[in-house]
Amino acid sequence: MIQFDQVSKRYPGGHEALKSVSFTIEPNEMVFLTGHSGAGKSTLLKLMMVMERPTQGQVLVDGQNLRGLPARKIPALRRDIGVVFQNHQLLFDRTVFDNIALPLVIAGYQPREVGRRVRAALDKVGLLSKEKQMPVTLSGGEQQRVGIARAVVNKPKILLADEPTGNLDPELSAEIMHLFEQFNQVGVTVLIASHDLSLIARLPYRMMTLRQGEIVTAPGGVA
Ligand SMILES: Nc1ncnc2c1ncn2[C@@H]1O[C@H](COP(=O)(O)OP(=O)(O)OP(=O)(O)O)[C@@H](O)[C@H]1O
Repeated sequence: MIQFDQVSKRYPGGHEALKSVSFTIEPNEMVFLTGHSGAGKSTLLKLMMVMERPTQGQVLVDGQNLRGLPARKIPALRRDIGVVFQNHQLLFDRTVFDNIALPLVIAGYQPREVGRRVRAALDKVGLLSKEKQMPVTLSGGEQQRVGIARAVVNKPKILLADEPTGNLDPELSAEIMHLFEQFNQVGVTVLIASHDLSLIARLPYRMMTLRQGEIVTAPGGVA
């Protein structure tokens, strides 16, 4: 589902954020990506979304080689990939409903279909009763659930998360991980970048570790 083939990324200014990184993530796998701050985790996720381009090597997502992917095809690729950020990136002047509806409105869905899908996503994250609230009235864990609902509302094949439990206490973090597991159980391929070793070491999924831009461990997969 996701394949990196000797991918290197050098930023303007010369910093080499990824060095010849190769790995494969199978369809319907759930994988954790760990590594110190600055190890290259966010860069790796950005390459999958074509928010950055590799300096060398190639990235394949769902059978598409992203090298030379024309700009007009990037929105369709991004609809196949849901993304969850640590700081939620919610719009604080819109309701919970409107935040989750945004990707569907952009994609041109009819209002009736938008309502149906937004409520299905809210139901999955356990926030059906909060659709009219403003994000500021929600707890940190609830805001993160809104971010997850927005990421899955387009029914993506792939879910990427960048430090999704960064600001949450251990109990809420475990709940958020459980939500990701539930999406994985219904067929979504999940990749989660996380520092939270105490949480992810307890879970039965492959862990890939980046150190200074290089993959140092990928048990069960390609090192
Ligand atoms: N746009 C950019 N221009 C120049 N250097 C960058 C850019 N983005 C990231 N870097 C550098 O590349 C390296 C890897 O950054 P990246 O954000 O991928 O790390 P990370 O593992 O996600 O770190 P963190 O856990 O702190 O978010 C860092 O040294 C960073 O300063």
